[in-house]
Formats: sequence, C-alpha cells, structure tokens
Amino acid sequence: MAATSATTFSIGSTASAGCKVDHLKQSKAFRIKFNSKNYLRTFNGLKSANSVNCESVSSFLGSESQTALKRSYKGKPQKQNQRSYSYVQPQASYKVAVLGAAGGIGQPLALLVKMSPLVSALNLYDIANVKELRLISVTATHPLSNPVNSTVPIAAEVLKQKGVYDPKKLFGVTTLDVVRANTFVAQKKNLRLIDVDVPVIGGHAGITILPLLSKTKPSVTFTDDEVEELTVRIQNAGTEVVEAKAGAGSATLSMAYAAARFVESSLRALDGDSDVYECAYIQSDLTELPFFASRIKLGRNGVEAVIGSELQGLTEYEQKALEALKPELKSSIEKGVAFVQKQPVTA
Ligand SMILES: NC(=O)C1=CN([C@@H]2O[C@H](COP(=O)(O)OP(=O)(O)OC[C@H]3O[C@@H](n4cnc5c(N)ncnc54)[C@H](O)[C@@H]3O)[C@@H](O)[C@H]2O)C=CC1
Ligand SMILES: O=C([O-])CC(=O)C(=O)O
Repeated sequence: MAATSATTFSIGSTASAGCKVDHLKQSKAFRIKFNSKNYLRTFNGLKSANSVNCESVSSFLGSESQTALKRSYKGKPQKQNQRSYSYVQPQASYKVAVLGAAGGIGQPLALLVKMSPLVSALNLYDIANVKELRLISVTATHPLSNPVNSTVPIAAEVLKQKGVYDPKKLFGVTTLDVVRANTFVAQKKNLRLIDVDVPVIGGHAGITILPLLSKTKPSVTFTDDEVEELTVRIQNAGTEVVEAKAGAGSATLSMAYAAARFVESSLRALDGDSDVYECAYIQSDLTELPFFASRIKLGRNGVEAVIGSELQGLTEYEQKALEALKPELKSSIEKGVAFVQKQPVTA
C-alpha cells in the first residue's frame, strides 16, 4: 500500500483503517492476529462471504440498491438480467488500529472489525493506565470524536502544521446518520432495511445533519408531515440516545456498527474495489463551506470523487434546510480552526 504518512493524534475514540502503525509506544496496546485462511472460511459477520461481492447481500447495501446506486452515479443503463460483478478477493492483509478501544464504542467496534475478512491484524489502543500521550503515524484518519463538525477542521489544521495533511485521507465519520436515516425510513415505509439508502449531507450535529429524503433509494414518496418528522428524528437521534441513557453516555453499539461499516468500506476501496460509496464529512468544495458531508466515492488514495449530483434538484424543504445549516456549520468549522491557532505549536 502506498504510504504517504500523516501524523495525527487521537481525540477520544478514533478508528484508523489500513494503517501502518509504527510508533504506538506510550499507549497500552493489545494485538490480535488472525489465521486468515481459517478465518475466511468461518467468517459470518458483516460481510458473510469468502469474497466481497458488491452485488451480494454481503454488502451493507442490498443488491437492488447497489444496482440503482450504480446507475445513478455512472449513468450506465443496465438490463434487468445483466449482472455486473465486481469481486474483490480479500487479501486479509490490512492492519487496523482502534484508538480509544476501551471505550463504549471502541469495544464493540473492535469486535466488529475483527470479523472483516479484509483485516489480518487488529491493534487496540487506549490511554487507560498510560501516563503520556503519544503520536502515531497512519495513512488515513477517521475521526469519530465529537463535535465532528469542529474536530475534523482541528485535525486538518494540526496535520497542516506537521506538513502531512492530505485532504483526501481525512474523513469525519457521519455513517451513523445514514444508518439512522435508513432505519427510520425502512420502519416508516415497511421496507427491508438492507434495501434502503438515504444520503445525509451537511455535518454531524442537530440541524447540520440533513437527510435528503427526496433522494431515497428505492424511490419512496413522503408527505410533508413525514418529511418533517423523519428529518427532525434523524437530526435528534443522538440526543434521543443520550437522554435515554440518562447520563450513562451516548450511542455506542449503533456507532460501532456505523464505524465498522465505514472501516470496511475504506478497506474495500484500498483493496481495489472500484464501487465504494459512503457519506462522510470532508474538506469539500461542494458548497462555500470548506468542510461538508456528502456522498463520496472511496478509492485507493482516499476520496476519489465527491458526488455533487445529489445536491441537484432538492425539494424546497431540503433547499431551505441546506441554507439554514450553513451558518451553524460555518461557525463550528471556524471554532475548530481558531482552537488550533490558539495552541502553541509543538514539534
Ligand atoms: N461520529 C459519530 O457519529 C459519533 C461520535 N461519537 C463520539 O465518539 C467518541 C467516543 O465515544 P465513546 O466510545 O462512547 O466514549 P468513551 O468515553 O466510552 O471512550 C473513549 C475512550 O477513548 C480513550 N481515550 C481518550 N483519549 C485517548 C487518546 N489520546 N488515545 C487513546 N485513547 C484515548 C478513553 O480512555 C476511553 O476509553 C466521543 O467523542 C463521542 O462523542 C459518539 C457517537 C457517534
Ligand atoms: O452526541 C454524541 O456524542 C453521540 C453522537 O454523536 C450521536 O449519537 O450521533
């Protein structure tokens, strides 16, 4: 794997996929190695197949959604009976590091990542019982840590200061918003969850989370009341969990699932699968804001393309919501940048 190293620091729980992890000296580490041959034979988890087939139910998306999505991105009409296969034979060669592995998300995330046939070694790190923080060297960074709208600009500034920023390899993980949008729409419309795909754009907090319900695959119609109810529920779903847990933390298992999905998508892209799409919060020129979440195509070098077409033809409700989120997202981005600029520069 090409190794343009970026130096980053962990803020809370961060999953780093496809990494060369060389310098994790200070934090407590646990290393798990797999016998990949046996492992592939018995794998029965997130993608239960010996080869990762984009058209099979082993994908996070169902086969019909995959086909529909491919058509919408590539504009290539496919006959009903014509199946286009994109196989990736997992090499089971990727090392994945979970930072913050002792936490509420880190523990189930590690268990889920361990199930991926693309992962041959899992490195778990946490500062629990460790006296000093440390720097690590990785080839891609996947911050989960809130507030994502600010922590991604913070990570970008820090990486810039170190001279190793590659905007194509820094992702704010907003997959949980997509997972929630898919779940709530499937429940409301009695659809199979695996078939539903709702793009979610903007950021990852309150009104900056904007599900584009009009772009739902498969095509579904919603009443104005349904749009309002679903949008608000998706935007407040994190708060709903925080309140339900009554002081005992925020979403953990659903976030672990969402992060595992994003990690697996990243690994599939690194492994050469040319059909990997996820929503993520990245440096973007899709709007006037320097960071923005949208659907992206993942490739071997990180962000391969930003799918701007989904911002075309928005409903009036979505267009208004998009304009309304911009000032809040802008302010969060500026807070992140200002936070780094106030810190003394360290070597
Ligand atoms: N992006 C998203 O959609 C979501 C993000 N989150 C965020 O994810 C983060 C983690 O959440 P939880 O796992 O529930 O928190 P947690 O508090 O249970 O776990 C965090 C873990 O990180 C460890 N840690 C802290 N600093 C570290 C460092 N420098 N290096 C290594 N380990 C370090 C802590 O010791 C702890 O074990 C939070 O910031 C939370 O707000 C949570 C849910 C959704
Ligand atoms: O509020 C939090 O820390 C958890 C969070 O991001 C979510 O559940 O979406």
